[in-house]
Amino acid sequence: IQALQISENKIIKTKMLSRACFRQFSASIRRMSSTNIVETNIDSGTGFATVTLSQPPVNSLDKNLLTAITDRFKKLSDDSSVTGAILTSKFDGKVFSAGLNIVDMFQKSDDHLGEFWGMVQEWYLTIQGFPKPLVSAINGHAPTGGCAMALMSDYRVMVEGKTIGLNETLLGIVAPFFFADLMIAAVGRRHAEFALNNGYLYTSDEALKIGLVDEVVNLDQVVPTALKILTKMTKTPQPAYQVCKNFLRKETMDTLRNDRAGDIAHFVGFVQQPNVQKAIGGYLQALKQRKK
Ligand SMILES: CCCC/C=C/CC(=O)SCCNC(=O)CCNC(=O)[C@H](O)C(C)(C)COP(=O)(O)OP(=O)(O)OC[C@H]1O[C@@H](n2cnc3c(N)ncnc32)[C@H](O)[C@@H]1OP(=O)(O)O
Repeated sequence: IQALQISENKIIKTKMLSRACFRQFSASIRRMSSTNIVETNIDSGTGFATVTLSQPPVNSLDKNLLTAITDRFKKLSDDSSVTGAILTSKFDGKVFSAGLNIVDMFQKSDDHLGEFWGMVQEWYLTIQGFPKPLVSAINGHAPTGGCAMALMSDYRVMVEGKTIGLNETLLGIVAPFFFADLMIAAVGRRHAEFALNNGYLYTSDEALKIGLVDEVVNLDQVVPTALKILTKMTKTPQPAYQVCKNFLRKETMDTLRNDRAGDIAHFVGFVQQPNVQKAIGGYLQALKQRKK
C-alpha cells in the first residue's frame, strides 16, 4: 500500500511538474491574436515583439496590410510588457516589402485614393512614432515604401545581395515629403538628393556605405543580429528613450499632422494626372511582363 501511495504521489507530482513546465514554455513565447498577414510573437522573458509581415506574394502595402500593421504597432505601443520590436518579412531571402500597392493608385476614384493615402499617413505616423526601440530585419528587397518602412525603425540589419531605396521617380511618381525626410535623416541631404532624384536602388553593400542600412549579414544572421542590437537598445532607460526619439522625429511628423487633408489633396491631385496614370499603368504592365 505504501509503495502504491508513493508511486501515486510521484505520478501526481510529475503531472504537476509537466503542467508547470508547459505553462512556463507557452508563457515564454506569446502569440498575439494576429491577423494572418501580420504575425506577432512576444517573448515574455525579454518583452521583445517580432512582427512578421506575411501577405503574399511580396508584402505590397494595400489597405488591409497598412491597417493591420498600424493596428499591431498601436497595440504594441500600449502593451507595457513589450520593451521593443523587430520588423521582418515571412518571405525571407526574397522580399521585405514591395512598397505601396501600385494597384491602389491606378484607375481609382478620388475617394479610394483619399482613403488609401489617409491609411498611408496613419501607418507612417504610427511606426515613426513607435515609442520603443524598433529594429528592421530586412531579409529581402525593400524598394520604395518598403525602404521607407525600414527607415522608420531605429536600426536596420539587411541581408546581403538584395536592393533597397526610394526609387519612386523611376515609376514617374514622387516620394512624399515624409519619406524624403526619412532618407535625409539616415544618409544626409546630398545622398538623399541623389537617391531620390535618380530613383536609385542601392545594393545592400552600397546601402551600408552611405548609412542607409547599419549592418549587412548572411540571411540566417539577419534576425539574430537584429535581436542582439535590440537587446542593447532596450538597455536605455524609458522614458528617456522615447522622449529623445520623439523630439528628434517630431518636426516632420507635426508638419504632416497639421495638414493631413492638404497632403491627401496633394496626393490625389498628383496621382490623377493623366501622364502619372499612364506611367503607373505602364509600370504595372512591365512588372507583369517581367515574368514572361
Ligand atoms: C505622390 C505619390 C507618392 C507615391 C508613393 C509611392 C511609394 C511606393 O511605395 S510605390 C510602390 C512601388 N513599388 C515598386 O516599385 C516595387 C515593385 N516590385 C518589385 O520591384 C518586385 O516585385 C520585387 C523586387 C519587390 C519582388 O520581385 P519578385 O520577382 O519576387 O516578385 P514579382 O514577380 O515582381 O511580383 C509578384 C507579384 O506581385 C506584384 N507586385 C509587385 N510589387 C507590387 C506592388 N508594389 N504593388 C502591387 N503589386 C505588386 C507583381 O506584379 C506580381 O504580380 P503577378 O503575380 O500578378 O504578376
